[in-house]
Amino acid sequence: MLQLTDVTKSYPTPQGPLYVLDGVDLRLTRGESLALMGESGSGKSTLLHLAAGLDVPDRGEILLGGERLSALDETRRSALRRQRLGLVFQQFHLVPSLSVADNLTLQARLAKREDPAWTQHLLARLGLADLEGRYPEQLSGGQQQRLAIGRALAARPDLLLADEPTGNLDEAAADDVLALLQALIAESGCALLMVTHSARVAAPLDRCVHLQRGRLADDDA
Ligand SMILES: Nc1ncnc2c1ncn2[C@@H]1O[C@H](COP(=O)(O)OP(=O)(O)OP(=O)(O)O)[C@@H](O)[C@H]1O
Repeated sequence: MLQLTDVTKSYPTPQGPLYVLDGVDLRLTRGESLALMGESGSGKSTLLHLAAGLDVPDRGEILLGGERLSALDETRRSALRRQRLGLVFQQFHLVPSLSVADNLTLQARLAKREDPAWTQHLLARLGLADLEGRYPEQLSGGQQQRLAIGRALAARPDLLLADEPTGNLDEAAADDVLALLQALIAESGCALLMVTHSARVAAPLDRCVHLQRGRLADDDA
């Protein structure tokens, strides 16, 4: 589903290049859920951006659904993103002028993969069915994040990339959102790569890896 081989990424700084990733190998199979942990600044978001094709590595190969990202131009990369990926960030990035229902189906419409039955199912499972005519500012933080997750899953992606998806929520709302996220992932057969600082959040996922000094280490604990 997702394969990174010997991926290296640096950023230019006045003191010379800052190597954030240094020969990272990672493989995520269909339907698998993986937590990506590591200290602040260790490169977790950088890795997620590379996996989404939003940035390019200095060296190494990234395969998404069997396609080599480096072989695609930006137009084809963004088409692949629309078809294959769901993205969820700490900030919800909802469109304020669109209703709950329209925010939810936005990605699916762009990907030309609208599925009204799946949309209704998502709205019900996310507890948003009675709120579909509301606007994002009329929702709680937890409801907004559930909507952002629904939007990411509406086009039935193969892989959901989530960067601290519960970072803005209190513990109770976070637990709620995570349980739903996992249930929906399992229902749809979607793989999950989730960045988190929290071992509690990482625990229910299939596997956990740590980013340390530019390299990945497996966590078998
Ligand atoms: N565009 C950029 N230019 C220069 N340095 C950058 C850039 N983006 C990130 N960095 C640096 O790269 C390192 C890794 O950043 P990244 O955001 O990937 O870490 P992270 O593990 O996601 O951190 P956090 O947990 O705090 O979100 C940091 O030292 C950061 O300052």
